[in-house]
Amino acid sequence: MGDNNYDKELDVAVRVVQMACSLCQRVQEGLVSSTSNDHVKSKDDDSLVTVADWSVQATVSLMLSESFSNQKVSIVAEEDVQTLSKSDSVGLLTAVVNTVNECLAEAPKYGFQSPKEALGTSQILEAISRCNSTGGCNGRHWVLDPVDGTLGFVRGDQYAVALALIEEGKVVIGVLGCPNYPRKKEWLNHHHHHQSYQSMPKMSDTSDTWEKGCVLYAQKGSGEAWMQPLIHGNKKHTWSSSAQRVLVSAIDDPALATFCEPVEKANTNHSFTAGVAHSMGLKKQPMRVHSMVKYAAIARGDAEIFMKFAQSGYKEKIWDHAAGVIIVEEAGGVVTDAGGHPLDFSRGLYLEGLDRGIVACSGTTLHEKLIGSVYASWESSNL
Ligand SMILES: Nc1ncnc2c1ncn2[C@@H]1O[C@H](COP(=O)(O)OS(=O)(=O)O)[C@@H](OP(=O)(O)O)[C@H]1O
Ligand SMILES: [Mg+2]
Ligand SMILES: [Mg+2]
Ligand SMILES: [Mg+2]
Repeated sequence: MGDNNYDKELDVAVRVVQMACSLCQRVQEGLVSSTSNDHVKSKDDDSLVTVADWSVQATVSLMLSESFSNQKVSIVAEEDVQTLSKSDSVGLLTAVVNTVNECLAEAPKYGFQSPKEALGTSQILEAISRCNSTGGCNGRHWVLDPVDGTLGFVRGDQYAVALALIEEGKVVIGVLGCPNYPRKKEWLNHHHHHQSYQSMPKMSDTSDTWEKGCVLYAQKGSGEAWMQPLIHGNKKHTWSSSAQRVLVSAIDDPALATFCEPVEKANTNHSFTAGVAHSMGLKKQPMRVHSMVKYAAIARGDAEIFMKFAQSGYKEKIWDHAAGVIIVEEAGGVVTDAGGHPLDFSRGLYLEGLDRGIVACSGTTLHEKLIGSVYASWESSNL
C-alpha cells in the first residue's frame, strides 16, 4: 500500500456522506408524500434529476472545500447547473437553496462548520458548477454521484450517495451511503419492496428495533470494508464508534448464489443476463435493485453477483462505479469487465475500454464461472 494514508480524506468523506443521506431522506419523504412533481426534472437524455441531486452536490462541494481549503479541490460529479439556471426553474432553484441551507445548519452535528449566514443563490450555483473536473490519470480527483438511482429515489425505493477519491488514476477511497438499505435483504428487491411496503415500518418510525440505512466505506489496500448506521432524525447516535466490518458472502456454489442487476431494462440487457445466469447454474430469480446499493449488497454478503450489460454505445461513467468497486474489493470481492479486466478509472469521465459489461462477484470461484458463461453466452447470442 506504500506510504499513502487517506485517513483524513476518508473521515471527511464519511461525515459528508452521512450529512448528504440525511438531506436525501428529508427530500425523499417530501417527494413521496407530495402529489406535485415540480421538484423532479427530466434532463436532455430523459433521465431524472431532483432537488436532492443538486443539493447533495452543492453540500459535498462546500464541505470538501471547507475541509481541504489549502488544496485545489478537483471534483468530478454528475450534475451541472444548466437545467437549474433555466428561467422556468426558479421554483426548483429556490428549493435547492433552501434544502442546502437547512442541511448546512446541521453541519456541526457532522463535525463541520455551519456558514455564519445562509448562503445565497449564486454561492450555491457556484458550488455545484465547481464540480466540473474531468478526472484523469494525474493528481487527486473526488468523484461524486450525488444521488445514484434517481429513479429509485423518486419511487421511494433504493438509491445511494456515492463519493470516491481517485489518485493517479486509482480509486483510493470509496464511501457509499445507502439510506434505504433494509434490515432484511429480501426487501431489497424492487418487486418485493412494493408488496411488503405496507408491513415495513415508516421512515419516521424511531423505534430502536428498526434499523434501516447505512454508510459503507473502504480504503484501498486495507483489506477491510466498514459499515456505519445512519444518523436517524434527531437521535444522538454514537455512529462513528459503532462501525462494523463487512465481508462478502462465502457462498461459491452457483445454485445457492443470488445475482442482482438494474431494475430498468433500458440500463442492462435482462435477457442476456438471464442466459448467463442459466448457463452458470444460478437457480434463484434475479434481485433487481436500483442504484449502487447492488455493490453494497455484494460487500455486505447479501448477494453474490452483480452484472450490468448496458446497450452497446453507452459509456459507463466513473461516478456510477468508483465507490462501489473499491468497497466490494476491500470486502473480499472481485470486480472486472466482462473480459475479466479491472475497470480503468484513469481515463476521464468514462470507463474507457470497458469490455461489454461489468461483473462483480463475492469471490474468484464464482467470478471465473461467470466470465466463462459470459464468453459462452456471448458467442451463442451472436450466432
Ligand atoms: N442507457 C443507459 N444504460 C446504462 N446505464 C445508464 C443508462 N442511462 C443512465 N444510466 C446510468 O445508470 C444509473 C442507474 O443505474 P441503476 O442500476 O440504478 O438502474 S436501474 O434504475 O436499477 O434500472 C444512472 O445513475 P443516476 O443517473 O445517478 O441514477 C445512470 O448513470
Ligand atoms: Mg442521473
Ligand atoms: Mg448514477
Ligand atoms: Mg446520479
